[in-house]
Amino acid sequence: MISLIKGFWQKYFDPPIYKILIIGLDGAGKTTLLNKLKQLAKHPFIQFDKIPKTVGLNITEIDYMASNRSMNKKYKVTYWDLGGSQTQRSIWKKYYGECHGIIFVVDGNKSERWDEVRNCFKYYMHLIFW
Ligand SMILES: Nc1nc2c(ncn2[C@@H]2O[C@H](COP(=O)(O)OP(=O)(O)OP(=O)(O)O)[C@@H](O)[C@H]2O)c(=O)[nH]1
Ligand SMILES: [Mg+2]
Repeated sequence: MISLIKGFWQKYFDPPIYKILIIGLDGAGKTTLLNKLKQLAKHPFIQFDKIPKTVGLNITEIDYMASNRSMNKKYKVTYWDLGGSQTQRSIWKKYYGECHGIIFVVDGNKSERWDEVRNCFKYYMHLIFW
């Protein structure tokens, strides 16, 4: 009974949580982007030149307030920043089913990797639908 009430309470009164996956090639800037989002939300963040390569994943939850003319509504976003090295890409698909959205980060300065980006994007986006 208690868990039923708790479930009801969470459904109707707790802020909704949206899960966002951050993927892309190694060194594309995924963790840098997440670090920037933390900085903007006034969460603790690390110095931008001290960001280590991601092994596994970084999880960060940030609270937001959606504002429009009629109402203010709180919501949370959980970001999953996954490692982008070739050996780690196979785990990306395990998170597809649970996330509400995907950010695919591309380093626009590395033109020598655009073919790899294209192939990677096609391959891993294809896995969402199949
Ligand atoms: N100049 C510049 N450097 C960036 C930018 N984004 C990332 N970098 C640098 O690129 C390098 C890699 O960035 P990360 O954020 O660690 O890349 P990542 O996509 O998380 O890489 P993995 O964790 O290996 O998958 C770091 O040295 C960053 O400082 C950017 O927008 N501008
Ligand atoms: Mg990273």
